[in-house]
Amino acid sequence: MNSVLANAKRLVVKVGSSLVTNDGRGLDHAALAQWAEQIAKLNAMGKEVVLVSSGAIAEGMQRLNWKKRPSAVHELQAAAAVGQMGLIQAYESCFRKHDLHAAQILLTHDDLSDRKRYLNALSTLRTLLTLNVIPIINENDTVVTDEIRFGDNDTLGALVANLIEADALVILTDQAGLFTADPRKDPQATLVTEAKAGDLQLEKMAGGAGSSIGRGGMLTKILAAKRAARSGAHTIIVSGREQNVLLRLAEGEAIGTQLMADKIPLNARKKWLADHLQVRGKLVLDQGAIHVLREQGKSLLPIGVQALSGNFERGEAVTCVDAEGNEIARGLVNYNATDSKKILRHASTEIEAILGYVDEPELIHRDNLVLL
Ligand SMILES: Nc1ncnc2c1ncn2[C@@H]1O[C@H](COP(=O)(O)OP(=O)(O)O)[C@@H](O)[C@H]1O
Ligand SMILES: N[C@@H](CCC(=O)OP(=O)(O)O)C(=O)O
Repeated sequence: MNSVLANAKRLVVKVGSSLVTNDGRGLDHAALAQWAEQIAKLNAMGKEVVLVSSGAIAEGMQRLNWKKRPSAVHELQAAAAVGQMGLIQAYESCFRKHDLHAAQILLTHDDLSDRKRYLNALSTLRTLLTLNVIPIINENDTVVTDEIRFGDNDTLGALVANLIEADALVILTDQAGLFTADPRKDPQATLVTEAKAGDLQLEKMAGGAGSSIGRGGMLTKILAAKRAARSGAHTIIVSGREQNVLLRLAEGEAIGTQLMADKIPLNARKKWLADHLQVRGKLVLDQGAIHVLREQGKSLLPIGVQALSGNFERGEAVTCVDAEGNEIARGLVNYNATDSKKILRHASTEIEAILGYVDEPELIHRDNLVLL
């Protein structure tokens, strides 16, 4: 068995609170430095890495000298606000040593379920990766309320893997991987080296968090693997304390637990687009646009759109038809109906002069477009 990381081009690495904060004793700067060094090397190998890091609350508690995790949401939020500063400063200085910029992204569930914000998050992440910046994501703990909390960063890691269509999600934790039972409670438990993501047997093996620092425990990691697999990402659950763990995985060494996505649906999001979207408007494409969409897999530019109807917002789904009304494609549009109308038949370079701003040069990016 080889590690799937060997062939992964885009990956999400998630590190849990207990690892980041040395089991709540304070930020483990040496560990952060090691992960940053490895991520910098992966970056140099041409891999795109997004880091999802927990630890804000645990670090905030440490800084505020709170011994016990509070249960009041406003206190947790205050701790997170204090701790996130330390967390991001620490990462920033680690990546600086490797001449890499880091970027802080704080997300709530709403950001990924609302289509407009989803597109914004995706565009920003895509841009950061193009700029060779390492995005560091955490939940926006200070504004979330109970109902909209991801709750644990395993779920957040999986949602980010879905968002950017990552090839792999690596969950670094304080155990060697998934065991047949919680190793803290059952010394006979053995390591599961490989399984299918979504296998129900795994959910029975997984227990809750082993410490008061982490939130999710193993169950949220197993569920995260199931979720990540929906967009074709494989998941590896492995100890973040293992020497050079990310580099060894990237060299193909099988370490920890590898949970395989069934098959790689080349374009899971496109399938989702095709199946689930309520169409809010219609774009009539010219022959040239239809040709490049079909033959060259290109994005739809405003210049190729002859007319439009409907009242859609940025991020909503529209159908693309030919002059006879035959449906060619569906996709998520980058400009609302009023602005789209103003820029259709125009070159993308003219968008700024016409609208006074530019979101994207495309009307629909090819990643958000499905041909029918
Ligand atoms: N089957 C299992 N295999 C491994 N660990 C398990 C299992 N069931 C429960 N756990 C517990 O899950 C913990 C890891 O989850 P958690 O504390 O939330 O860490 P993190 O902060 O890395 O997300 C382990 O320390 C372990 O005690
Ligand atoms: N957003 C929270 C992380 C939530 C959490 O504890 O997650 P995890 O340790 O990954 O199970 C924080 O930064 O403290």
